[in-house]
Amino acid sequence: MAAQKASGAHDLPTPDPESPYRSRKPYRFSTLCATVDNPFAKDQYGSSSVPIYQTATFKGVAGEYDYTRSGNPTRTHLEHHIAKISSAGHAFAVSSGMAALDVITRLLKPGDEVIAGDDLYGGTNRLLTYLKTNGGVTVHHVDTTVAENVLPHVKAGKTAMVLLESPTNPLLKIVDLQKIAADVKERAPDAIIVVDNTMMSPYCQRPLDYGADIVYDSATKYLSGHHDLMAGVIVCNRDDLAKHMAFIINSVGNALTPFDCFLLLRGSKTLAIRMDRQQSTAMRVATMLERLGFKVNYPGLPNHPGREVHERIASGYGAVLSFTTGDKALSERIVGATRLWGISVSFGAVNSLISMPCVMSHASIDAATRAARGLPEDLIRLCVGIEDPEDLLDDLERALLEAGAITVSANADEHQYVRTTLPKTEVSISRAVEKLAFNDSGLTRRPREYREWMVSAPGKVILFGEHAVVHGVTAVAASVDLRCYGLTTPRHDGKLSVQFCDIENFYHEWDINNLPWDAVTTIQVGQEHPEQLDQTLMEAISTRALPASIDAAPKARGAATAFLYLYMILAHGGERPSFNFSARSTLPIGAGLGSSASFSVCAATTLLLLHQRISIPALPAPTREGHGSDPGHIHVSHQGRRAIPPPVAEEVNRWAFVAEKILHGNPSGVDNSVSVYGGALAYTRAGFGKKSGMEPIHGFKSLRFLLTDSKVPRDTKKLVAGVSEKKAREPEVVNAILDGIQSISDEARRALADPELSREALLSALSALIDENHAHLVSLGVSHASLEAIRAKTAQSIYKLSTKLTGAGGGGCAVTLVPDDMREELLQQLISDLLSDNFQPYLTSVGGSGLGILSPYGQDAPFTPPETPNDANDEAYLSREPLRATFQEKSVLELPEWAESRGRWLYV
Ligand SMILES: Nc1ncnc2c1ncn2[C@@H]1O[C@H](COP(=O)(O)OP(=O)(O)OP(=O)(O)O)[C@@H](O)[C@H]1O
Ligand SMILES: C[C@@](O)(CCO)CC(=O)[O-]
Repeated sequence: MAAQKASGAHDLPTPDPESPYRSRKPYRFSTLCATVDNPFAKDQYGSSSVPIYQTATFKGVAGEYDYTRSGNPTRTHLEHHIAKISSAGHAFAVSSGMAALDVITRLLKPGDEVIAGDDLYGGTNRLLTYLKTNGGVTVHHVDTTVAENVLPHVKAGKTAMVLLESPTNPLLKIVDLQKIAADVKERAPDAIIVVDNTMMSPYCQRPLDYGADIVYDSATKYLSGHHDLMAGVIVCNRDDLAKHMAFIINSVGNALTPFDCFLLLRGSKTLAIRMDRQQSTAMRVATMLERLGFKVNYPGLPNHPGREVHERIASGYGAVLSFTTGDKALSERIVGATRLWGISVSFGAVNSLISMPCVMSHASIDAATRAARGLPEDLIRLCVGIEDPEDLLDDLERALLEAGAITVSANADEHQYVRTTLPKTEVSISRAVEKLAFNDSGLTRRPREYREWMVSAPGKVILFGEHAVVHGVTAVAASVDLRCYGLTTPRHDGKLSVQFCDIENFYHEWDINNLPWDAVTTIQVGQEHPEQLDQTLMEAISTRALPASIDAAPKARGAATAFLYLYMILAHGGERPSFNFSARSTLPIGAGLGSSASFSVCAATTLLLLHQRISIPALPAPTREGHGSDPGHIHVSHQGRRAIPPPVAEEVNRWAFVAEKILHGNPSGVDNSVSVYGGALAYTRAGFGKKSGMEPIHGFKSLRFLLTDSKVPRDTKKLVAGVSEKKAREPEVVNAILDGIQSISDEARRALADPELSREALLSALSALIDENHAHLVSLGVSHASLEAIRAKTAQSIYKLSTKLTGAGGGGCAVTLVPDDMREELLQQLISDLLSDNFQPYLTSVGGSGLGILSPYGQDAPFTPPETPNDANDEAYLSREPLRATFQEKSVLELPEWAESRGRWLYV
């Protein structure tokens, strides 16, 4: 590898003056970018675009190139070009930004000391930690945004390298590269000043001009601009360093491949024009967010604390900015609600990106270190692309509105958005959530309320995408009007009990103090449960809390484990409420209609209420006095809809998902989400590199479905695990099926959202998609003879209906789309046909309400009779019939109506 010495690179390719009278100025940056000619390596055919020399070796012994690891003409062209646009003597192209840093840090020896910023890119941090542990290098992390902080660590003969980055990522703090370089050189002239210039690119900042010895860029970002390659570039002027680095690159073998060199060269031609657009839009985005009242970090804003220094060392502000919202969950909602801004790590591409650094690019830094370095958990980073600025602003504004971060100003003459009032911006996240959970009463706990809490949540039918949704495919699902009900009744004897009416009326009680509390690591209010279950607690519940007899009742075992796990991990502040939890369902249990999710939602809701982690809003107080027939205050009831606020629904959904993990192993979260939110959803789980989240689907409610329970028992956990094993064994086969199912879900959503599609065309499209989806599920191995029998029956020529399995399959339920014009007698005939084959059909409507909580306000007496004597023998306590007694007595058919008549239900 020859260090690319671009002699006279600063002037290239400015030609010599034509005459002493008509001298030509040096070309400006965008001209340099667009012209890639290298006068020292003319193409033999005069090709306008540099060819890709896709070869590993070169013939002969006397040529300039022999082996591509050491040198390749496409790379030579690229390196010449990078040197030219960076006004550098030498440039190298390697396989990634981290590879560039690896080459640079290989200049260090054991015993050397490095001074580095404390707000560096997570990957840089990881490499430095590795060097500390394995390379005998001492690293001092200092806040380089205050130049004076660096000096105390500079030791002549010891400090070998100073690693700087400005602006920092993602907080956009400014580091005075010029001053630090000068100060360090004065004390330790041999120290190498290295600058990561990725956030700026050579267009906006040229640290070699300000005393840096080596500058590197992750060229994956602005230099290439299209997120279609990984590359790193290193530039320097010192021949000794260049020689050393050329040696390292050749030895290590991490030089950039010819094809990627070609792509990078191509991308870099448009660097200036892209940056111009990106920066100007970034300024507009930053200004809009600041105007809305968010704390925005962008060096282009007039009040940015480092603006003056930045303007001295740079000629642009870049296109990355960040802002905080005061609430991590709110930030997550905003990120999830954008459409045009892609959720992704990295930056610098032509398309705009949004991310939460603490959970994405900087997740490799542990939470404590992030907190110590002042990296807010609610920080959102925006990387602005070249889309139309109006579209980007609209999309962001819409997402802020949808997430509840802004609202329409009540006072404005015209519509104007203002920031929703939040706890003080700098308030810690747990405090913000705690305030929310305690109904704005600060940190004061409410006195214990001896109320009965009744909740209910629906089951679901998955129309498209079951199983595939576990692996990142979008599922289309809706709530059904069959529900699970949960009821808590207070006890006064220090015991906790559960009664599962549908599982052979299983009942068990525990002495709360005898539960294995030593095995619990409480999740504090405001914190989220980690991705994995706490195996210590699971083990302790299994071996020390569950009765041995439960082994004979696996369904009860699962439900009791989930309930106890949540009860214990949610207990906080020394409070361990004593009560009975009863569950009853109108859903078939374990048949694929989401019985476990609706049970999980009921259990999570009651436990969050009893542990005082959520509360339901109090009845609105009148805003003015009533007179005569004027109530004074208008209350729009919406039949209870939207009475449970979104943060409460989100918190329930998170914990219901934890219970689902206990019952299901690896759930996607679709079942519990439908159960909480109701309606119909397109659901995509997070973690598969594409946009995750849920979108409501309209046009679903009017469809009619027949659900048929095959009555063949099966185990969702095993079926889900079986598909994962198949995927590991035959990835190509399964991935092709997953792609097929994704197209089906996409197609169904498009059809449902198309107002111009005739009803007939919609139903026939959905029928065809049902058959197609079922065929994929058969290939995944999750169908069953009983399901095929139901399909065959419904497909008979007199019915001609399309049916697929729904849920996990292996037995359980099938779903049949019932056309609008199907005659009632024919439908009844089908139902009795199915019944005579010993199947259980349910004709149900879909898309109804999600989680419901029976409002405790208006419960005439708050006290209900406990199982065990209460010291308070008050009248109210004795006179009232507990809900629990009737709850257990009602038949499944009577239960919904009876529950509904108990009082005002509040729904999500
Ligand atoms: N009403 C209930 N009372 C107690 N536990 C229940 C109740 N409903 C469901 N469960 C728990 O959920 C388990 C059933 O979960 P499973 O995933 O097998 O079925 P499902 O949720 O109906 O199907 P799918 O997940 O495919 O929709 C039961 O074994 C039990 O542990
Ligand atoms: C089989 C599955 O896709 C649906 C179960 O109702 C599992 C899941 O998504 O959790």
